[in-house]
Amino acid sequence: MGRSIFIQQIIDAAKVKQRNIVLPEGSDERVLEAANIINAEGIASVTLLGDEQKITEAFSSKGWSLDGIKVINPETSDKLQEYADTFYEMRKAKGITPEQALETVKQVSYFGTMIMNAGDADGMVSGAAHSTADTVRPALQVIKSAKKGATVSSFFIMDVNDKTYIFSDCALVVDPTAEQLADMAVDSAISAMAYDIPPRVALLSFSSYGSGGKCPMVEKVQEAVKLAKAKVEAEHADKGIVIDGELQLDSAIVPEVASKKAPESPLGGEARVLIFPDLNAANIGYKLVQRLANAGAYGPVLQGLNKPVNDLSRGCYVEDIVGTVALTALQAAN
Ligand SMILES: CC(C)(COP(=O)(O)OP(=O)(O)OC[C@H]1O[C@@H](n2cnc3c(N)ncnc32)[C@H](O)[C@@H]1OP(=O)(O)O)[C@@H](O)C(=O)NCCC(=O)NCCS
Ligand SMILES: CC(=O)OP(=O)(O)O
Repeated sequence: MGRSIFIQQIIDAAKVKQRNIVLPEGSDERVLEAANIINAEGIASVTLLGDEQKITEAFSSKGWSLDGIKVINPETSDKLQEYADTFYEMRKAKGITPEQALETVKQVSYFGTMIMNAGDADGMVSGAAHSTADTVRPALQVIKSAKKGATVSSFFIMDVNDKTYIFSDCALVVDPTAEQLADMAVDSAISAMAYDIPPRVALLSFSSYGSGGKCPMVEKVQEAVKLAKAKVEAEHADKGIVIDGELQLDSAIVPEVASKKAPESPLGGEARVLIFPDLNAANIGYKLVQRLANAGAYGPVLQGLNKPVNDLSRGCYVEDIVGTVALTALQAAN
């Protein structure tokens, strides 16, 4: 599958920024292939973590050049003890010992996060070979929420049938409260705008405008819609964000269906930011679209962190990694 216009534009914009992105999973063949593409096309400057000799051999066996790529082995890095000391200071109140800190930062996801924390890279993309929990936990512990106490959530950029959508939260918050759903909806609208995706947000349910009757699952989404609208009114009134719900998926994205099931919806069946009611629905939903509609799926991109650390699915393709690196480069502060 070739690149879509959307992702090529993101890649072209990333080339201008020339950010340094850490790819901790230098033992994964897809990550190495992606690193080669990113380096050869000049999309970002790459730091790969892993065994230098194995990475060098893998590159030379494919005829790829490692020129321009930095390779660090956490086990032998001269930064290891410094990072362990920093991590110990950050986490000692949680009961960690200096020895545990040293063992922890030897893990590539933690080591990459410590590089970010030290300001020696602009972004990190991991998760091709690690679960989301293993990728995201170091970021939550070390990089932390940009706003103290705020919920970090995630989104996928889904490239399907010449349209680009945001799906949230497909990776992090398992069973969001109405408040968390509302925050996700508003944060996803702001994230959408950063990538020129219209901030037309639908909070999804099995019910459209009360058609599912009185039920706690529906009421949670209805409450989230109220909270999200109030938040937009109070904090982002001038940004053109449209939020509506609760809506079934077809009422959210198919104008003819919206005209029947939710004729008053300001979205008119043209939502581009889809907020799922929980992680079951969201994770299954994005994988269905990716696999059955052959859609591009970039992410999960985290929103609300101090610095960009982003995840991947273990089922990702090389071009998903390349696209997610480009998205990460654009998230990094100027
Ligand atoms: C993200 C996740 C790993 C965090 O949970 P956890 O590992 O149990 O971590 P904890 O609850 O111990 O939290 C670790 C830290 O992160 C913080 N944290 C957890 N979730 C957070 C969130 N959504 N936003 C901000 N901070 C968060 C905690 O407050 C805690 O901070 P502290 O240790 O500095 O006090 C967990 O929510 C999870 O497993 N989510 C589902 C992942 C998944 O399987 N997704 C499907 C495939 S993509
Ligand atoms: C995002 C996601 O579902 O990740 P994984 O497929 O690795 O569980």
